[in-house]
Amino acid sequence: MPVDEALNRAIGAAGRITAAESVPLVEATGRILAAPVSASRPMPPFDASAMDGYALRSAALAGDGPWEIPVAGRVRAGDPPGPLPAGAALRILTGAPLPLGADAVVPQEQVGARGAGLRLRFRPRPGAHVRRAGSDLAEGVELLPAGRLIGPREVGALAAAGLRRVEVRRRLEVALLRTGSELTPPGAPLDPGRIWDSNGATLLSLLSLPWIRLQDRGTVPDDPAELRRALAAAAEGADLVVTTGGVSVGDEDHLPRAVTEAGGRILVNSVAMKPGKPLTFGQIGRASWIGLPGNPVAAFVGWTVVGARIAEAMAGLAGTGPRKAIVRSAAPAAHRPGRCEFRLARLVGYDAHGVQVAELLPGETSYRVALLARADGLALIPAEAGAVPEGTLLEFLPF
Ligand SMILES: Nc1nc2c(c(=O)[nH]1)N[C@H]1C(S)=C(S)[C@@H](COP(=O)(O)OP(=O)(O)OC[C@H]3O[C@@H](n4cnc5c(N)ncnc54)[C@H](O)[C@@H]3O)O[C@H]1N2
Ligand code: MOO
Repeated sequence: MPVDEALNRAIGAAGRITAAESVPLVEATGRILAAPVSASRPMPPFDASAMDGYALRSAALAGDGPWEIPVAGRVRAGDPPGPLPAGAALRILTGAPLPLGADAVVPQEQVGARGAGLRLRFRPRPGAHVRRAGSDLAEGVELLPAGRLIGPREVGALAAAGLRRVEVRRRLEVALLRTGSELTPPGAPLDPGRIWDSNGATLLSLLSLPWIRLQDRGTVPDDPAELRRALAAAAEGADLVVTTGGVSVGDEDHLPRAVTEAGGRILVNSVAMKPGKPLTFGQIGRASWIGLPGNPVAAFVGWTVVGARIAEAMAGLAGTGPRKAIVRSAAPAAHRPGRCEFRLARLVGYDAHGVQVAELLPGETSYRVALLARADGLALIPAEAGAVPEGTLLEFLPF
């Protein structure tokens, strides 16, 4: 199944989180906004000076300048707005409310001092150096939509709109388990024929996100009964179960069967991508299941390209996709039409137009965790493409 079709089918079948909870503003960082937020007041809330200078009424300047104007007082940021005395200017500081009756601010660099007054040579345009109330956002207008990932900029805008707490979606409950009788915890003595479980660490790291609550369900050997039990238990308390290994065609690849025997169903059982072809998607009870291939690069690419999109849709995250860039390939690359290929790539420089140039790393690398750690991103060779000539523009997913 093509990647997009697999994604659509999986996202269509997966559940959606609708429950929300209220959290203090800054703690909402990395969470997902549950409902749109609108400005309850104009932003900024009042007309204010954008400069240190003098507030005056431009229409009160008769004839041609220069004019000499008395300065009748001073307004600072934090002062309440007061009236502008007739025929006078007020000393004003940046952020101070524009006096009632004033319509312009003249920066102090543009006036000459004249005793207790000022000397002005040019007529300021009405509105000069004034930040109008609501000029950033009018009252009642949507500030942020539901589904927005809250980062420092969103937190700042919400604070400026006066919010102390934010309604965010509840976290997506994700249970992670790794399958394979060869797996040993990193650092433990390694018996012959066994390997350290790198997928566990990679995925625990990838899934350490504020909008996810991660349940580490450890490793399970390639035993059908144990896998069935482990899957059913994981699905009990999770929205999404993520597994690695056991989804290909070998004698000890028991997972799809274990899923159906645990009462689940399979919706996608092979995706036209390389690496990651055995990626499997299904449903166990009310939980969705993503079966990532065991090969570490395939598991990483499968999560990055497909798994993360499904999790984001379930969690209610809107408007994020992989951040795509365009790179130029540094050398020709072989490719047969059929599956799209995500090639590990290293950025090596820029061409004459400022486009980044990428060196595609060797293709048969599904087991090469060390190479993965030294790559800068994934270059995409489209499914329908044949061999890729040097200099081809390719989509690039930076890590
Ligand atoms: N005859 C065929 N054999 C294979 C095919 C195929 O189409 N026909 N597909 C290959 C591809 S592509 C992949 S990817 C793998 C995926 O197989 P599984 O998902 O069933 O994964 P396993 O067989 O369990 O493991 C594959 C490989 O990865 C190592 N592994 C597994 N888990 C971990 C872990 N947690 N940390 C580090 N490394 C792990 C495992 O030891 C194997 O070497 O199948 C191909 N075979
Ligand atoms: O699809 Mo398997 O995806 O790498 O080597």
